[in-house]
Amino acid sequence: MTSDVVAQSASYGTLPWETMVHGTKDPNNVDREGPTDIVRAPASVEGFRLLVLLPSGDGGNTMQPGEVPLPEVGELVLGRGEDCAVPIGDASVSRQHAVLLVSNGNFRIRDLESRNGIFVRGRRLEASETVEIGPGEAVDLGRVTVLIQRRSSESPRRNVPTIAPPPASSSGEDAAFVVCDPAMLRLHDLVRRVAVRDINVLLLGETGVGKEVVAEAVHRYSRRADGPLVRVNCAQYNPQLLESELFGHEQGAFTGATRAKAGVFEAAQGGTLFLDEIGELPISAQVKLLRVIEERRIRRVGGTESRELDIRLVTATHRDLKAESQNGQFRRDLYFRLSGVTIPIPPLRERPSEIVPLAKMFAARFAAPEPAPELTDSAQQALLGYPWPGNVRELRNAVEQAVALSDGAILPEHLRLEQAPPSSSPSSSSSSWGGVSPPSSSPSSTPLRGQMQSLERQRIVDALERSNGNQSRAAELLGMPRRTLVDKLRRYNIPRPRSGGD
Ligand SMILES: Nc1ncnc2c1ncn2[C@@H]1O[C@H](COP(=O)(O)OP(=O)(O)OP(=O)(O)O)[C@@H](O)[C@H]1O
Repeated sequence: MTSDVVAQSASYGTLPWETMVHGTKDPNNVDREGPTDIVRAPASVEGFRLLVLLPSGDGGNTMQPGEVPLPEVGELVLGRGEDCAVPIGDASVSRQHAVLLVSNGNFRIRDLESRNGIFVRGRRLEASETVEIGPGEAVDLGRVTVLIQRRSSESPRRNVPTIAPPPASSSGEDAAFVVCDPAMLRLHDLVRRVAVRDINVLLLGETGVGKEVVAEAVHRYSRRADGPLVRVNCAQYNPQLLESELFGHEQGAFTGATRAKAGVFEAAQGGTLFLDEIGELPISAQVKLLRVIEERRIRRVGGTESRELDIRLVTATHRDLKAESQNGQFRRDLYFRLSGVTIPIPPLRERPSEIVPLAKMFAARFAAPEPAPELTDSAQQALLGYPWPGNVRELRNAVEQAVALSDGAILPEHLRLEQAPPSSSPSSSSSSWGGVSPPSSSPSSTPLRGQMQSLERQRIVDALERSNGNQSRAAELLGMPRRTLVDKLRRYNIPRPRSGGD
């Protein structure tokens, strides 16, 4: 059952791994369970190691085989030359590119007048310049990324970014994606395990949290990775067009159907179909979808012939589909079919350790081919103090704008966070509880205070959605007394739920 699987995923937290790198080929250190290799750091060995991530053909990274354990004290030359302590097999790396200076857990890297340079925190080092680097910090040598990682099972896993290759992208975005929050690392481990089975996957999360990124990961790690990944946003069509888009139609099926057309189910044959915003599916389409899933056959609108289907279905929504299936807004039998495994993706504000690594990655992406502007400490503080109602997408947009406005260094004002509407999350605007804006008298003497209030309001709205309007349950989820919740509903002008109440 769905809930069992979710609970099971939570227990993965005890796995003795430090980090994972997708799509890697390390013959010494490979979990061979699925078609995509996952490299696990040995859990019991103390010390640090160096990961070398080579650019792969698909625009992502592949880990160079062979682990490089780091000495307690020493100097290691990194370069293309075979005589280097860390030989790196990539043409963008100079024969002697850099030297890594290791001293009891402190690390510095020096440029050896390399042709393509060393980039640390988005800045290209001067020739022969030396800078300090920390474990988990990505350092670029030409097109290659190197990372220092702790090898102890006792080590903290936070702040250890994982750079993964982009899933075979339908969105056309070509950068690696960042995963370093422990919950997200567990989530990706679950994704990998689930992906090798043909089970339907339901992704839950606010807008912009990365549901599509995860859907693409499911596809990429599955045996269907060579097949198509087809994505449809169910919210973008009117009911008739949606059915035709999903199931296809025969010529003359309705006015305007001048020729037969295959639907996305057929287009996804042999691959994965990602139905985004599944909560928006009209009831009539829900009935048809249920039949398709049960029969594993498809019949076009207006057609008589049925075709066999071989697809994996991934669906996503920002709504509480379980609650909606309980109160009749969404078909319960369809909900159970879709939620073979349910994967909730936490909002960005609940994984703050990813904010700065994501921002740096976006800065590098949007600045390319120029070096990324430095993300100043004050800009990092501003990023960390903002609630990100639009999640990773909003962060990406803010950094893209900041890169355009900045001149070598991103400052808080380049991010323009105070101008972003703090409660603009579509999940709140489409919510039954959050439709009313905070009262204009809502105190907001400083941007930070306003942001905190907006974050609190958003959390209350989310909790009410999750608890289907049950205020006691929502208060429990929020960890506050029910009376306090009722006070806050009044203060933030959130309508008190009538149905599902307690
Ligand atoms: N971990 C990540 N690393 C890098 N980029 C990410 C990550 N997560 C999300 N993104 C980027 O953030 C943006 C939003 O992600 P995505 O479209 O997957 O969100 P979503 O939850 O599907 O949004 P919506 O609900 O609006 O469809 C995309 O540009 C995506 O590439």
